[in-house]
Amino acid sequence: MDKQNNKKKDNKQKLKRILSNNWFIIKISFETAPFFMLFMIFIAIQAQCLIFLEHTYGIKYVLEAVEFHKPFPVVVQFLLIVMISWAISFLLGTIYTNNVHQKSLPKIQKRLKEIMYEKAKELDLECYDNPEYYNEFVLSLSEADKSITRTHQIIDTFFRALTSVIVSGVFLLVTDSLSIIFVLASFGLTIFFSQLLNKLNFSNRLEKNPKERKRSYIHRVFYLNDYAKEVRLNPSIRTRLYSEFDQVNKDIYGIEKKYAVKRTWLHFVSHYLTNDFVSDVVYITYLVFRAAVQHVISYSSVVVLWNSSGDMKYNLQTMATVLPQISENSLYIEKIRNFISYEKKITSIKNLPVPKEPKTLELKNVSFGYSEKDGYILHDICLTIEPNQKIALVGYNGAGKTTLIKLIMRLYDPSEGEILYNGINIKDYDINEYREMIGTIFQDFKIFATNVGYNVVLDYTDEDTITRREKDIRNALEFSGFKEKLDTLPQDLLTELTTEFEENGVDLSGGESQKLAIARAFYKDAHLVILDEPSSALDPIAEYQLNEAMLQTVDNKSVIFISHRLSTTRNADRIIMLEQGRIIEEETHEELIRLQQKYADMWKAQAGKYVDIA
Ligand SMILES: Nc1ncnc2c1ncn2[C@@H]1O[C@H](COP(=O)(O)OP(=O)(O)OP(=O)(O)O)[C@@H](O)[C@H]1O
Repeated sequence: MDKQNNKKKDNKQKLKRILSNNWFIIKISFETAPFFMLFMIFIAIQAQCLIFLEHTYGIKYVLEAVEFHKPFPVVVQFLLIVMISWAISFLLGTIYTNNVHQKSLPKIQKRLKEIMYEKAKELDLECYDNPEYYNEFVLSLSEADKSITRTHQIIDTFFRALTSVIVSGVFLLVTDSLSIIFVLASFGLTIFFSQLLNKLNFSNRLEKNPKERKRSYIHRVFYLNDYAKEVRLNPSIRTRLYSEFDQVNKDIYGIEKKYAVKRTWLHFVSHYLTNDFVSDVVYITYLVFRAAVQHVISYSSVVVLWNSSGDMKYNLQTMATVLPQISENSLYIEKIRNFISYEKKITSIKNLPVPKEPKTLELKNVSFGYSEKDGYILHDICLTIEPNQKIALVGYNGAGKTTLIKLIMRLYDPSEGEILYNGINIKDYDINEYREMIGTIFQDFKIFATNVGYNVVLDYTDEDTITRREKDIRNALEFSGFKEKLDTLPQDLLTELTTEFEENGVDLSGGESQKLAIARAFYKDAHLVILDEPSSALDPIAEYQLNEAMLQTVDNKSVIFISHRLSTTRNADRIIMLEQGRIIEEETHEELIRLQQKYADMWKAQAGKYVDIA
């Protein structure tokens, strides 16, 4: 009993959520474009009223005029009214489709996207790292426009069907009230038997599923390139597959046979007996009886009642399909709402201002894990970076280098320990100001579809920035080694990059893009520059030049750089070697080589490639 009550409660909550999700889009639409929404509903209602006027009432009027010899001018007058009404309706429909709809829909789409972009801007990085959340985020963004269109279609369909059911229902009630029982009975029985049929089809699909998966596997083995060699070289595989193919087809045939009779009967009952048979045979017999035997309705009424009952039944069925549409739409809107309701976890506690000069950054016993289930990635890290120091982070793949950088940037907070800047926990600083004082280039930086200058400045708010800061931009590009490429570009700093919007845009190579991205860090007035594998796409000469530029020209900034190429890191003030999330060595290059431990081994393994250049 309790279980049943809980199920009912669950269903009620589900229905509430389904309706509230759809209402969410309806509300945004009404708030953004109220006239459009009202117009849409008005168009739906008036169109159905006119269809009734022409197809049902109009036919009845004309047939009765002939049957009962009404004066011809009166009939013409009626037809004129119908024609004028249609002309007005058509004009309104055209205005709606070509004007109001075209202008208002983008406004509603823009409003929803604004809400979503606003949220996306503040999402914790954790959300991007979590594939499940990220997939949902991408899906909800890509579904935003479609959800709006779907909701509007549902409103349109619902109001059209509802109007038609009401006008046809009233007409049936007024003309021959018993008729409505035929319609409702036929509709109810059709729905009932269709549901039984759907259930049967569903169990059939479930039963067939494993067999069909097997059949599709055998199919793939015979046509996919991946299996071609094995299949040719091992005839026994072929024989085995043939026999399995034979068996699986027999199984599928057996399942289909089991369901065939029941399915045929249910299909016959739901599609013919409760539907066409009731309206075409039983109902028409009833109508003829009322007209010919009882003489209570005219022959014209027989025609229009039959017509009208068909309309009503069709529209009742349409209304029944709206509910599944609403619940499907709700699934997508749910994702949008989940995304919008995300509460960010990384916030400022005291909003303190960040010091104007570079200060000491200190990691005190920092441990961190992305999730409880995976455990810690970093263990008890203690590290001090003095102002203007150049630190290199090295270690094999997966050692935790990038993770450490993410903690320093406060993209995540440590699970244990603390990070201090100028002796104050970084959680106490204004988060935007804190991140602003760090210039970071990650491995997966992006080049934006705009000109070279803006790609360095990364600030589109001021049109004159490029002219005003030209010298700084050029210096940054020179330090990062981009100058040579810049000299070849047709419009210098104003050259548009990528061909996304500009046919004549320039696509840079991987290394050139990297140099351009690195220039951002040189340009930014940051206290701390973090370069996560800044030279991975550079050739050895460019890498060497970048290394020199970094160590010699940025003497008023602290620098942390991660690199797998030890030639880039050898001149750092201190090299920190990470292994499985722990600092295992920490010294200058010379000292680490002298110690002959893991760093020295790594250096030896790579040295051959770099000795000549360095
Ligand atoms: N978002 C994440 N969620 C869960 N685990 C993660 C996430 N990012 C990284 N990891 C795991 O943390 C460990 C350290 O990754 P990290 O990227 O910090 O290493 P790395 O030293 O920078 O590696 P590489 O040299 O390959 O770039 C790896 O085992 C990785 O699988």
